[in-house]
Amino acid sequence: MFVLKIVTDFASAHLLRDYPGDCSRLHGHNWKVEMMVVARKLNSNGITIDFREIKKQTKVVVKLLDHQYLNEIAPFDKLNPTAENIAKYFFYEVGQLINTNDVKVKEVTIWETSRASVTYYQGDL
Ligand SMILES: Nc1nc2c(c(=O)[nH]1)N=C([C@H](O)[C@H](O)COP(=O)(O)OP(=O)(O)OP(=O)(O)O)CN2
Ligand SMILES: [Zn+2]
Repeated sequence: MFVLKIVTDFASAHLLRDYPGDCSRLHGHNWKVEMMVVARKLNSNGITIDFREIKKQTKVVVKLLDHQYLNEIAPFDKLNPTAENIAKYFFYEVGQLINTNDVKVKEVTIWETSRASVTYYQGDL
């Protein structure tokens, strides 16, 4: 198996509902998105899936969130816009765009600040 990773980012505002602290007030982040993909087959060029394709499809989802107030847009108008929920959102939304029999989104890491991140993957504790 091969493990590929691309990194991109976006800027948005949010507040955390039911949060006991200053994150319940409107504030913004430059979110970093690390998209990790596993793939098992090489094509004749020695490529599994082009980094550019992973970036392109991740940016489709980034575009929905970039320069937005997350609490006002689906699904974060109902779901708290935590780093956890954003990571899970990328996992399934980008997965829908790139998953095939041979290529799958494996995990997504969202850096909310340069000192705090969350990784989502499908698995048990
Ligand atoms: N598990 C989570 N904890 C927190 C989340 C989250 O999404 N998941 N989010 C926040 C807030 O959004 C907050 O803006 C970030 O707080 P923090 O990481 O503490 O960042 P700071 O810059 O305020 O803290 P430093 O101490 O300067 O690193 C909070 N928690
Ligand atoms: Zn925040």
